[in-house]
Amino acid sequence: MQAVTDVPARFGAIFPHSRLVTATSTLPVVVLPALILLFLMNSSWYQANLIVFAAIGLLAGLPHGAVDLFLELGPNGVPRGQALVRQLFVYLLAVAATLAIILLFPAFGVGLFLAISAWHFGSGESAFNACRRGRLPRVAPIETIAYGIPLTVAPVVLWPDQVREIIDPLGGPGVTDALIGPARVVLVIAAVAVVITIARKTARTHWGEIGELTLLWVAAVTLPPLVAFSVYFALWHSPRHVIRTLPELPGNRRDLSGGHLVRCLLRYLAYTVPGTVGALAIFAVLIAVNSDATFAELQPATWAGALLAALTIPHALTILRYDLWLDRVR
Ligand SMILES: CC1=C(/C=C/C(C)=C/C=C/C(C)=C/C=C/C=C(C)/C=C/C=C(C)/C=C/C2=C(C)CCCC2(C)C)C(C)(C)CCC1
Ligand SMILES: [Fe+2]
Repeated sequence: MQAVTDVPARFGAIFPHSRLVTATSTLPVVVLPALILLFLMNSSWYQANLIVFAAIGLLAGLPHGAVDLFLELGPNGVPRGQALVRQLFVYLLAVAATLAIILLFPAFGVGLFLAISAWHFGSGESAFNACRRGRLPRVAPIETIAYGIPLTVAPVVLWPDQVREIIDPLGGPGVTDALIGPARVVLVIAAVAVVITIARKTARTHWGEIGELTLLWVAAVTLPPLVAFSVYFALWHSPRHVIRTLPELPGNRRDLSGGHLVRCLLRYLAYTVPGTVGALAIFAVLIAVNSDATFAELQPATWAGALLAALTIPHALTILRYDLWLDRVR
């Protein structure tokens, strides 16, 4: 396997500077402040567009996890044959188990989902920051907490009514209220993590990163959670996550070192098809079973949220395993 500690060999045409990195670093930083301004001037427009935000977030974000099984995320290379079937089975099992936990123990299930999401988002930002500086990512818990909490745990404290509308249909009234206490504690810890992170970045003059971190928190405070999350997921987390894992797809490292970025992106896109179709098929089955009212009667939007949460767990654990491995071999 190619030396993983060799950033130029791994990322070739992407990091530290490429048009793709500039686009992914610019788009959300323009769109989020524009939405914040719009919302501060007139807050009524978003209610009518909530479903649009949710759909954009879901459709743009779904494919980024769909390649999980085809990535070379560890010492064993890309799984093939029996190994691929085994991993497919484990992935599906994790999706089913998470869905069951969320339906049977909603407060615990949603709390776990939020904690794992926070880690996944925060560690993704921390890793992307390192790559942008031409360095290999390392696991950085304090930076991870500072970036991960604003769009995951903070809304439970800052926007309880909106969170209630989305979360409580899963397990009945009381689910959100049960999470508010623990979320407050996490928010205090996150505030300390933000102060430490900003102090460290100030010392290293990483002003752009301080600006992005501030923007995430301002978005979390000023924008309704579904709006902030959808924009973040579609324009920020998912493209950055794709860029970071681009070299791990078979054939991509060779093309990247040859400067063929577009070819790599098209290959990535092709690999997303089976997983995305599979996830949409699972969604269709859930809706069909639901109309029988045999096990849980939920609105399609609630099922979509529950499925996204269920997909989050194997997706985030796959990437966590990769990050820990990368941390060990660096
Ligand atoms: C491979 C595979 C597949 C596929 C997969 C996929 C497709 C994945 C995806 C994945 C994904 C796609 C992931 C995701 C993630 C996500 C996340 C991480 C999220 C988070 C969220 C949150 C955090 C939220 C928040 C909120 C809101 C928004 C509102 C209200 C409130 C709250 C706060 C809750 C299948 C199954 C077919 C089969 C097997 C294999
Ligand atoms: Fe991700």
